[in-house]
This record gives sequence, structure tokens and C-alpha cells, in this order.
Amino acid sequence: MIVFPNAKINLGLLVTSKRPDGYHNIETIFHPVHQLCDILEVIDNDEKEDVFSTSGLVIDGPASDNLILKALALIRECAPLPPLKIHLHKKIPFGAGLGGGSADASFMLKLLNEQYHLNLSTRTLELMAARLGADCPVFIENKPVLARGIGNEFSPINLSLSHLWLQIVIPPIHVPTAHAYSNISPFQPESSLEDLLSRPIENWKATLKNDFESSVFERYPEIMAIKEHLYNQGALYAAMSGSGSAVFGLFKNKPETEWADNYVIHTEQL
Ligand SMILES: C[C@@](CO)(OP(=O)(O)O)[C@H](O)COP(=O)(O)OP(=O)(O)OC[C@H]1O[C@@H](n2ccc(N)nc2=O)[C@H](O)[C@@H]1O
Ligand SMILES: Nc1ncnc2c1ncn2[C@@H]1O[C@H](COP(=O)(O)OP(=O)(O)O)[C@@H](O)[C@H]1O
Repeated sequence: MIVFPNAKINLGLLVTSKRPDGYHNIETIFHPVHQLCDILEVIDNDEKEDVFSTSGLVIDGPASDNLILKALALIRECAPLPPLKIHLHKKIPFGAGLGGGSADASFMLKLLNEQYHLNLSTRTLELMAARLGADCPVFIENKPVLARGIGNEFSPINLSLSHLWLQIVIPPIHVPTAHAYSNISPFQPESSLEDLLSRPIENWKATLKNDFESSVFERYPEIMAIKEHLYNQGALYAAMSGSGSAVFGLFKNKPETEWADNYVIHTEQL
């Protein structure tokens, strides 16, 4: 079976408090980016052991640390599976706040559930995904949603961005998530994200924020410059995604901006 784990962006991201377990409570809207995706294939393997291979972008760290193999190990805790041949073609830049590793992990859970008729419910898959990372559960249902808690408590939202153009600009900078959280001073805002998003998109620039931006922009002015350039090019709203380094803009018309050759650019109509 082949699946296409996709990226996400965060529309607003408030880090509201630090928890006793060291994690942070957040409020954010996750929005899937369907056309920026990896390719993940799993088939039965005739040999005795699993074989895992990758192509495309070279992921840092040993292959055994890949979240796909961690997802496989979790499923094997509750169901026997034959030896597998697994191939990941990596296209989503990582360390960019686009959640590609988390998407791979959750799509692996969903793929195995379907391919081997495990009948695990959506809720069970979300709980398993939460053991792999705070960002993983959202990729089980994979639709726009308001998230609270550590990013895994979901409420439905009434938000349509269809017909807007999305441009994501990814500079060659990796921002480690744990490091980004360690530089944050949590703050409980007066207005909830839900309130802010219910206002017209023209108001978002002044009201909707990503709490990681100030510390990340201070360390990497190049990322702030991308956001400013997106606004100069007519973006209705522009922001960093997650803990960066990707920055996205929402436009009425297809943006034709030229960017540095070493940036990865993704443009799609939502
Ligand atoms: C910031 C966000 C926003 O969507 O996305 P990315 O920028 O990574 O895409 C997420 O909260 C990232 O979630 P995820 O990347 O899954 O985090 P995890 O692997 O579970 O945790 C990595 C580290 O980040 C910190 N962490 C993560 C989530 C959270 N709510 N509070 C935290 O303090 C912890 O220090 C943890 O050890
Ligand atoms: N399948 C995977 N794809 C990408 N990164 C992975 C994967 N498995 C483990 N990782 C590790 O997770 C880190 C964060 O990746 P990712 O979730 O894509 O980015 P971000 O946290 O910025 O959204 C990578 O730097 C890498 O070390």
C-alpha cells in the first residue's frame, strides 16, 4: 500500500502555560497542506526481517530513530505483523515546523491498520500517535482543527480558506522544537484563537500571532525578512509555522515572487 503523508501549518500558535511534565499547553489551528507530501510504501517482505529504505531528502540521525519504525513497533505491541519492506521518499523539509515526521508516523499507523485489517478505532490510533509526539495525533483525522493541551485535544472549527493561495517559504535553517520551547515565556492571552480567527482575514495580521516568532526571529533575522517579504508581495496574512523555520503567506491571487535559490518554495491553492 502507498500513502502520502502531508505537511501542516499552524494558523496562530499561543503557548499558554508550562506543565509539570515539562511540556507546554498550547492553542493552535492545525491546517493540512495536502499537496506537500512524502510518499510511504509498505509491502510484505519475503525475507525474515524488516527492511527500511529512504530516498529524497536525507533525514538527520540514524534510520532506527525514524518515527515510522517507532510507529511500527507500537502496532506490533498489539498485533503480530509479517516482516515488512518499507520505503519512505522524503519531500517535506524537516526541522521546519511543517510536521512531516509526525505525519509519516501517523500515516504509518493508519496504513498498517488498513493493510492488516486491525480495526483500530480513530480514537485508539490518536492515542497511539500521541505516544510518538505531540504533533502526531492531528494527522489521524488530518483536517483543520483547533488544538489545545499539548496539541492533541481537538475541537472542530468553522474555517474555510478555500480559493486562497498558500505559499510556504522554507529557508535552509533547522529549528529544533525542544530548543524553541525552551526560549518561550508562556502567556495566557485575553482572546482565544477561535475568537481571533472568526474575524475577517484582513484583521489577522494585527491580532493572530505565533508565540515562537519573537525568539526565533531574534536568532534568525532571515526568517523575519521572509515574513516581511510575503506581506510586501500582497499576503493577506503571513506567519511562521510551528517552531519554524518555514514561513507561509495566504494570498487572494497566485503569488509570483522570486526567492533565493537555496529556499524551498511550495505554492498551492487551498
Ligand atoms: C511546535 C509544534 C506546533 O505544532 O510543531 P513543530 O514546530 O515541531 O512542527 C509542536 O508543538 C511540536 O510537536 P512535536 O514536534 O510533536 O513535539 P514532541 O516531539 O512531542 O516534543 C519535542 C519537544 O518539544 C517540547 N514540547 C513539545 C510539545 C509541547 N506541547 N510542549 C513542549 O514543551 C518538549 O520539550 C519536547 O521534548
Ligand atoms: N520520518 C521522519 N521524517 C522527518 N524527520 C524525522 C522522521 N523521523 C524522525 N525524524 C526526526 O524528527 C525531527 C523533526 O522532524 P519534523 O517533524 O519533520 O519537523 P518539525 O518538528 O519541524 O515539524 C527531524 O529533525 C528528525 O531528526
